[in-house]
Amino acid sequence: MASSLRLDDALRSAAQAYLKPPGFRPFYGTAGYRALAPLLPSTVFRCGVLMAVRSLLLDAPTGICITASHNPAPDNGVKLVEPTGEMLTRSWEAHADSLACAESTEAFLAAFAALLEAEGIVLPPSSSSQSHAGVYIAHDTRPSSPGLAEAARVGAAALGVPTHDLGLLTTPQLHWAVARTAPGEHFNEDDYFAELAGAYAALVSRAATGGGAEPADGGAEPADVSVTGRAPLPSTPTVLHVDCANGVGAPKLLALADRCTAAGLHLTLHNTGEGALNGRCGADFVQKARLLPDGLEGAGPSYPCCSLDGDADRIVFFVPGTGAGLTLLDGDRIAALAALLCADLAAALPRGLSPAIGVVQTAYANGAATRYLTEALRLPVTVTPTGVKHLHAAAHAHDVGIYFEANGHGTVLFAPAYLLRLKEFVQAGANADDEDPTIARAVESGRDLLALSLLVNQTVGDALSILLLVVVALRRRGWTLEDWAGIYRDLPSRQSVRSVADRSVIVTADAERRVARPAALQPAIDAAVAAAPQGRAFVRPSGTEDVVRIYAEAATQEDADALAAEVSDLVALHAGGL
Ligand SMILES: CC(=O)N[C@H]1[C@@H](OP(=O)(O)O)O[C@H](CO)[C@@H](O)[C@@H]1O
Ligand SMILES: [Mg+2]
Repeated sequence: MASSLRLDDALRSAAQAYLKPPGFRPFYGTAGYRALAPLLPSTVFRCGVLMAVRSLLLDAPTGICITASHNPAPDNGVKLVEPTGEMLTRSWEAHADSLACAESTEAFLAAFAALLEAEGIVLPPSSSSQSHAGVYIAHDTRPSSPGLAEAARVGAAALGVPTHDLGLLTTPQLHWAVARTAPGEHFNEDDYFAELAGAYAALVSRAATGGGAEPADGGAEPADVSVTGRAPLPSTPTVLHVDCANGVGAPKLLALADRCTAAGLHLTLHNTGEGALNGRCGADFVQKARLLPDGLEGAGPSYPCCSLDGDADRIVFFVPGTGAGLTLLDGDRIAALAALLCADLAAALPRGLSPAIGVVQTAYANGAATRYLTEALRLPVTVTPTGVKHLHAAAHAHDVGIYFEANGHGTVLFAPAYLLRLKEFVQAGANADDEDPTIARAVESGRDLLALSLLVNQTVGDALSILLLVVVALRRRGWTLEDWAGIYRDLPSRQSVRSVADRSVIVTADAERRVARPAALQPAIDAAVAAAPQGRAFVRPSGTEDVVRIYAEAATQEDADALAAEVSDLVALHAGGL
């Protein structure tokens, strides 16, 4: 009793230093909280409290990453991580909102008590000396991030839960750290780099000795990792210009690429922090505007390029071309390439070990991509609402679940039970020391798939992992980016946004493909779509920005543009356009 009173006092006095701005109503959106940074200290402090409670309940460390990802530099945000390294479980999003939105300190304490009651939690824990509770905290490069990380620390510390400040990390590194750091150990960033680099080296070296096509550059050579200004290198898939969005991906990719020296990875990094974070650069800009990012004007028309976003959990590839536009290789195409790679690697496995592969997309996936996956590759495709929390959950249904949003956010998930079977098979093969070339090839395939499960961050989409996956896949097939672009032709599409007075008036259904409310909007969209050859369009309120998003595709770019413009006007008409 006495200690729970002390805890209440500690929480009250800590909360007094983090008062919520009056009228600010944060809500847990597509990927946590985002807003202008000065609004956020109370929200982040309360997230610190929430994740400390979650950690005490599960008796395992949780994580908090301070980032607003692809948003402009003045914004910030917070992403919350389960002990498994996955995103905060959906059922706790409402708890997060009830803490974050409490108007006063007393209201916050009442919301906190209600959370404990609802989850049947008694604080403080009975055996705290044995506790594995803790909160790992990391942040991106925004100037506001260290201050917000401190708010998270104070929140967790108010409950007596130890915090571990991991400093500057990409979002996926923090997820990886939470999942992979054993109780009582400290996260060592080198372990992360070593795991990715080791898996990459294994996959490209085996490619050179038989598992697939010869690497396009002829095999291992010294790496050339440089920043803006290096002379261009020959155009092979292992030579990439990387737009780092002026974010945290730049130093981290530099460190990773340095470890890929022996495996012949040549990266030329641009937008490494000299300009504005996500300012006319980065994965979101390139994917939505379809324009060359600032800083890459010097890249030749046929150079392979890619762009990370501000917290390096997304990546898209592109070839600049000669005109204003570029050839974009987006998340849909990464999913297709990942599926081809998995099928290539699994081809030599015995039938019983062949993985059931499935792909998860959102409504933003290009219709041509979905057709390629279902018709050419004959893979099952599931569609979920926007936000990787939805895709990630659906991908768990497969032995190998490949999920990507069109914007390049995604990963390849291996089911733990399938990995176990693979490991047993590889182990048995190694022990048997079999000379039979069919069995030797099968064992090598098993090893490759195991290496792929290490190369690809299993907790969340990771631009660094996916960069290496794409290079591995292209090298094994001996493909250029143009070869990859040729597997199907995208239907012309257009994305736009519209401001309305209150975007929450739009309620969607059927994985966001239809509008349920306002009632008159969907019939109007249907009529516009029916008039456009091969037309498809949908609208939804953004979960990260105060806008309604509009997507349209059609047989020609003009038709897609016209359909998007018409649907945008319908949104304004029926949903209170400004
Ligand atoms: C169309 C689009 O790209 N939407 C993005 C964007 O969400 P919105 O809810 O659409 O704002 O940010 C999310 C978080 O990064 C990402 O998961 C999602 O795909
Ligand atoms: Mg991001």
